[in-house]
Amino acid sequence: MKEEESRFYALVPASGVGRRMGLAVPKQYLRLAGETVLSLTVRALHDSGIFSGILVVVSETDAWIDEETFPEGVSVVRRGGETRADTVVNGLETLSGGAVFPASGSDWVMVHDAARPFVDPADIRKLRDEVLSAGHGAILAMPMADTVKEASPDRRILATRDRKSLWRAATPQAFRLSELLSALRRGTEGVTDESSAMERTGHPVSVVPGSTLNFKITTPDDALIAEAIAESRLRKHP
Ligand SMILES: Nc1ccn([C@@H]2O[C@H](COP(=O)(O)OP(=O)(O)OP(=O)(O)O)[C@@H](O)[C@H]2O)c(=O)n1
Ligand SMILES: C[C@](O)(CO)[C@H](O)COP(=O)(O)O
Repeated sequence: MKEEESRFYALVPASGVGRRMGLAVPKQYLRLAGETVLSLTVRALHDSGIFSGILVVVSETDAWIDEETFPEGVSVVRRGGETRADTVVNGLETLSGGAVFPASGSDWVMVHDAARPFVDPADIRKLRDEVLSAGHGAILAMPMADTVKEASPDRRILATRDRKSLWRAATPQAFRLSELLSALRRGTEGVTDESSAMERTGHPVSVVPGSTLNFKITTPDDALIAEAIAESRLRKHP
């Protein structure tokens, strides 16, 4: 872990149940080539070398977290919320309370989904460089690679959208701790990522293009792809 003038903390919301995945365990505990999704995710964050601390937020009733082992500098709190945004608010409150890490409101926090285990540590450093040079928040995102259609509820195509200005929002999403907490405290209704709370309050936010391997494991098909990636990495670096 690194101590610098501008400190960065990672916050990992890991309190979801994985309804769309439909497994007996939440998807953050799915094993890929022998390792849990959560463990791979935390290692990728740790390998970026930029964080003064990594906070994982699990639900109060989590029955799996005690089996996990993490590198130094990683803490876990049982403060999950009803929604992802509620979990993030709880994690930000824990960070600003200062009891787990010596974080201050002007420090940067990168919120990263537990379910995105293949984030590239180099992309995390690129995101860090972007916020430091821009002086405002930014998120990793993927430029839209497909032709995009807008359709009515009965699936009739209404328009073909110009994909040049469209991005798929990913995580990490990096903001100053106090600014993000106040933006989310204004309400979390319909807020599916941190950026939308910041956009709503008028903060500028940039997109930083990142690897498409940083997809979120959401459905059983995603899990098949994730397993293939993890196995192929294990073969390259046993
Ligand atoms: N109340 C919640 C809901 C989600 N998450 C976390 O937010 C990330 C992205 O959310 P999503 O993919 O929606 O995860 P789940 O809520 O688990 O999935 P589903 O919506 O299919 O139930 C995941 O790391 C998940 O654990 C969380 O910390 N707290
Ligand atoms: C934060 C996020 O991963 C950005 O793509 C996403 O919004 C998480 O939740 P979702 O419900 O799967 O959209």
